[in-house]
Amino acid sequence: MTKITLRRPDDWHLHLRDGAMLAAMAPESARHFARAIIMPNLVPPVVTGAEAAAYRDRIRAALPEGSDFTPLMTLYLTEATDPDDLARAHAEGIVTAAKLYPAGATTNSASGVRDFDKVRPVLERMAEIGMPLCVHGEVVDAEIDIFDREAVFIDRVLDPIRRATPGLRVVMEHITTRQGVDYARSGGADLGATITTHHLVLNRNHILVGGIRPHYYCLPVAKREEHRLALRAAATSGEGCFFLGTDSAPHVDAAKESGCGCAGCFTATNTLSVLAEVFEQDGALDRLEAFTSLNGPAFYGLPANEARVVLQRGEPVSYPARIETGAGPVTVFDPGFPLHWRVL
Ligand SMILES: NC(=O)N[C@@H](CC(=O)O)C(=O)O
Ligand SMILES: [Zn+2]
Ligand SMILES: [Zn+2]
Repeated sequence: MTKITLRRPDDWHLHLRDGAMLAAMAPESARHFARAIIMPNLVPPVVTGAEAAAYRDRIRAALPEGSDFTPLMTLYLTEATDPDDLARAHAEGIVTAAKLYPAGATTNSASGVRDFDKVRPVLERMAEIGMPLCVHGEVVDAEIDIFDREAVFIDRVLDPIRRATPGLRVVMEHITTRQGVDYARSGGADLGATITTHHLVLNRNHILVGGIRPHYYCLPVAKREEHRLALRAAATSGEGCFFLGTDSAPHVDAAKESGCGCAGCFTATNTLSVLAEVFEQDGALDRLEAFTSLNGPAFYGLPANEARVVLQRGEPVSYPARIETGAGPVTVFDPGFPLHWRVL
């Protein structure tokens, strides 16, 4: 096969940031994606409907002339989130989902939730109105090993929340483990899971063997090879509960290449070429469209995009090593193998 046509993809987990970084990042995602779920972990976070509407307008203003890219906004849940404000923003079409960060779990999550009982009324309201909850699924307890934090979160936090809140629609964001795959599969129509591009490529050796690779460090951190293989099998299976959320998370190189480098891989620029290569390696090109363009809209109750993109196989594709932004350069994800699929 040398050409594939897909419905235009969507990105169900994206960080566009703000200011000079947003100005550089909006075109990177708008080039290939029709819609994206926009993460609210700005500093300070996007916590009210009014803030989400203002952020949406800043994103629209940063899009290239003529772009029809649609940002689907999210609210950052805190222990002080007002269920009425959230429900109003959802009813008015300002926000699509809400995001649950355990406090301290990841980049800019200090205002996240410490006591999950405090957000129970919000979660119950979300179940009532059918508003999806996107979850960063890692516990933050110091005694839990960082490689176990996702599996422990599923048992101790996610499963109890779902049992206590029937009808709550949940997206397990950026799953990284076999346990995440198994739990997502077992959850029925109310449960979905996003998988990133980089977690289909990286295991923990890529971060640590032969020198520390700060551009491969993200949260949840990449796990053992058996987990990467479980993610590959899930993404390429075509099963409806698994869909693309790139978690493209730009940080300037100075913040990544540091004595305390921050978490996040920036993949927006070459994600589709990487995914096509991955699906081809696994003999699953015929299921790429389900992962990038069909399963996500079906979970969110939105129509699949009518527009199409064409990918063509040929000589290795060149892409910039880094994107220059007004805030500094941002390194583009290097999958470690040549990419043969070009988006026409
Ligand atoms: N994935 C990451 O490593 N980082 C994300 C936050 C997140 O999605 O957890 C970021 O905002 O930089
Ligand atoms: Zn996260
Ligand atoms: Zn993220």
